[in-house]
Amino acid sequence: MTTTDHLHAFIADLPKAELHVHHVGSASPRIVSELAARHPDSKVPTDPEALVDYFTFTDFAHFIDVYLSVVDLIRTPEDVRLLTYEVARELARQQVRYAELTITPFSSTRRGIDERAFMEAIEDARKAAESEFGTVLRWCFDIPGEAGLEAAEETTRLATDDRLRPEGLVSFGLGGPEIGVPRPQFKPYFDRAIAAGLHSVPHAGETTGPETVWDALTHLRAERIGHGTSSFQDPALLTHLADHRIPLEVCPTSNIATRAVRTLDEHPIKEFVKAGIVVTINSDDPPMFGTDLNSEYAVAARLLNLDEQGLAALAKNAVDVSFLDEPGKARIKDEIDSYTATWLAP
Ligand SMILES: Nc1ncnc2c1ncn2[C@@H]1O[C@H](CCC(=O)c2cccc(C(=O)O)c2)[C@@H](O)[C@H]1O
Ligand SMILES: [Zn+2]
Repeated sequence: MTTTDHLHAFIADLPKAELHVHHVGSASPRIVSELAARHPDSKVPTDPEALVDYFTFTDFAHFIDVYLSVVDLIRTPEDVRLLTYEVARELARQQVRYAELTITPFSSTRRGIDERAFMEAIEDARKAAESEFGTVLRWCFDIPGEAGLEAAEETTRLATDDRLRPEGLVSFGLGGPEIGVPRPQFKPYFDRAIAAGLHSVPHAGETTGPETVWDALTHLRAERIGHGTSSFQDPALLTHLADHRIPLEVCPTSNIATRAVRTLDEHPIKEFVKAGIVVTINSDDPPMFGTDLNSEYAVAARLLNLDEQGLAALAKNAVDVSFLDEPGKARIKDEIDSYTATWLAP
């Protein structure tokens, strides 16, 4: 085995946590093609091979256009339940013990899925996944920012109404395009979500500059930043993120696929680590970007020149800055330590 193969084998069985992965963006090619076959009015290809081309993006706007065509395929609570359960199965296959899955409930309720049935579907899948696969799922409900304040209001209502809010909900996010969608307008919605006990985890600095990351920190009281890629352009921001221990949810391959960054070698992850920022590794929309969490760890190992101990530290970062309870964090970190010790034992 080459050293690289050896590291990949280590990654494959390393217990991990995933903090930035989208629900619909995790639909496997098999599920997407099955749903597309059921809905011939859709432009999504039914042939899994054709999906590879379909999931090749010219820019971020094109990615969102394609993403929404897949959202359009999810029409019933049973589709939602199956999708969620299958996403959990795939996470479990990669030894993901804990995941915070970003869900956009507005996109489903506005397409006519009953809100109560939607919540029941995700919760039913969450409980089944935990008992059958041992993978713990939690939810981040995100506002699709480009859909405007109506979407913000609806998402906030669904996340804060005690009669609707699902047990697994831990955080509140903001996704979609950043250009032309200023973050400060969402402050009142984040204030309400935070008052209801949710953590603030908006996307920022994925497709716009560091000022968007500042806005997310100042106006949305972000506790972690989704991507934060452009932060490297502002040394004061790098210092602030490091000093305040605001982690970045880095998704390297996503940034290449949406053309936010030109090549992996130009990805600023090295600058983030050098600045002392807590970095976590994530997959974002894995099948759409032709990746999975294990591949993202392999990318990180190459870009950051990590050995097994370095990879284990990266996996523990994600557990540490997750919204899992302390006993749950300790359990996964112990598992990472004993796995690594066994692997490295002579
Ligand atoms: N890399 C990413 N970076 C950012 N976001 C990402 C990424 N990957 C996936 N998303 C998801 O895309 C959604 C966008 C949905 C959206 O813009 C929209 C606009 C107008 C109408 C509707 C609708 O549903 O009717 C939806 C976000 O909410 C987010 O969860
Ligand atoms: Zn994302």
